Amino acid sequence: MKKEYIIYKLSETIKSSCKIENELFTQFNVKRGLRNEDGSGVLVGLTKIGNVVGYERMPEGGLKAIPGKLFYRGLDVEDIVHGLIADKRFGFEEVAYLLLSGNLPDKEELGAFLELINENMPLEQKTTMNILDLEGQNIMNILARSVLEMYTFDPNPDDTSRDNLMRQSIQLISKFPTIIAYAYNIFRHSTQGRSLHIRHPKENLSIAENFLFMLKKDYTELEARTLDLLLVLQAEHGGGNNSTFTVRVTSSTGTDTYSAIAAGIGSLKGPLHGGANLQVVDMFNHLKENIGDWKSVKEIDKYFNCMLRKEVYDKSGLIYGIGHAVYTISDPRAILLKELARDLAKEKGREEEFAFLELLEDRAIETFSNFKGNKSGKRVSSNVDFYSGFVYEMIGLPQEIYTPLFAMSRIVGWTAHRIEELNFEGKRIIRPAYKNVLEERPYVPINERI
Ligand SMILES: CC(=O)SCCNC(=O)CCNC(=O)[C@H](O)C(C)(C)COP(=O)(O)OP(=O)(O)OC[C@H]1O[C@@H](n2cnc3c(N)ncnc32)[C@H](O)[C@@H]1OP(=O)(O)O
Ligand SMILES: O=C([O-])CC(=O)C(=O)O
Repeated sequence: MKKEYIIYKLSETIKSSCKIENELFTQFNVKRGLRNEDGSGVLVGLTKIGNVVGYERMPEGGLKAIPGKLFYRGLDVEDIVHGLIADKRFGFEEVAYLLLSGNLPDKEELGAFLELINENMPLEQKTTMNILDLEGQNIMNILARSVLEMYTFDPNPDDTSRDNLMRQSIQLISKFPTIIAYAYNIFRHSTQGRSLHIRHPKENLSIAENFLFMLKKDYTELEARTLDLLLVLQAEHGGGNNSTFTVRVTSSTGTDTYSAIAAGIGSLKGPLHGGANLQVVDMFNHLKENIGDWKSVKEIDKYFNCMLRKEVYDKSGLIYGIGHAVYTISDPRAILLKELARDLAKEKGREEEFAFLELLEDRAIETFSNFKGNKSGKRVSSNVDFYSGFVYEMIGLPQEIYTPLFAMSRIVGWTAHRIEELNFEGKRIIRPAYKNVLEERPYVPINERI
């Protein structure tokens, strides 16, 4: 048998060997996607880090959808963002301090923390050379590989004591911007023939400023402040989001920090999770080309219906940037990002595109609800990824780094959750169960197989 054919043959067998009938989930009371019948997530842990609120439990049973709220260590993210805007301050480092420690820093603590971050931003020479070697590959994959490589430079990589976990967390938060900026510049050099710049991070700059400096040298105050707010908004989302849960699951085995974080990066890359920010921009560009009248509700609705019927665009049946496992009425981050996008669009003369995106948001929600009818009772709103790509684009950032930027922010939540996972008294390896639904059968010797 030809080697190429065996792949085809094996792939064909999957059609039946991987088929699991939907009814079996109900029959065995299995929570598909770790979700209860009402769509809420199955409770699998306790945390004191982030709180994602999308509904209330009614005393008589059932859920009541409410406008979404997000809390970092008990503080409302909207208050944090508005406080930072009012003070005209960079806030991502402060949020990292809050999420890692549980408390906001005072001025002295923040100063020392900023110094520590700055000191840890440069990469090992070998890591830079290895990123150079990986020219042009997906930046999320380069990030994961560079993180795994950090293990080899760490004098104490497997030590899971609190001090060591904190040291590793701060190093990861500090080095992500450098890895991403270098990886992009090398990508740009090898795919677009642009000059290659490897800029050393500067002292006394915030993470957002230093990232923009390493990426493109010149940037405006507005660009740096906008990036900082995006980093603040994506830093944490409870223990149940797929990438954080992945980090918690891997951490529960006692594995090293770099292995757990690399797993989280792999999860975030997916188009249903952090990778959706890239998908939204791709979908937006597609809609700009395929919808003639950007103000026509009728034309937009018709196109979205075709998308939901898997007839056009990527034929997945999905409208990206819409829907969320917890939020139903609104994602508070999407509301804040929409305001940011509106202001930036005004400043950059891109109001027509913003108006189109806003109308798409409205029509996607409405079309989805009409398409599903009352069958599932599922309500959707836009999520954090709906406006983030448009904002990144307006501040001159390239598409290849949209999902890596999400990781550059979420590394804070991942490390905070890893520390929590390894430091509570009743901790256990996370090990749920799968019900096997295949009957047992006798072993057949190779000569008797037909
Ligand atoms: C940072 C983040 O991760 S935010 C999320 C980013 N992801 C996206 O924007 C991708 C598009 N959205 C989605 O795929 C989903 O809404 C998710 C994965 C985010 C959340 O999904 P859930 O809340 O679990 O929705 P659930 O899986 O219960 O789906 C309910 C039904 O609505 C459908 N649905 C949910 N969202 C969408 C969507 N955006 N477009 C089309 N259909 C959708 C599902 O396909 C499912 O249909 P089915 O019952 O016929 O199988
Ligand atoms: O909570 C989720 O499932 C996804 C999400 O919005 C995030 O991780 O920011």
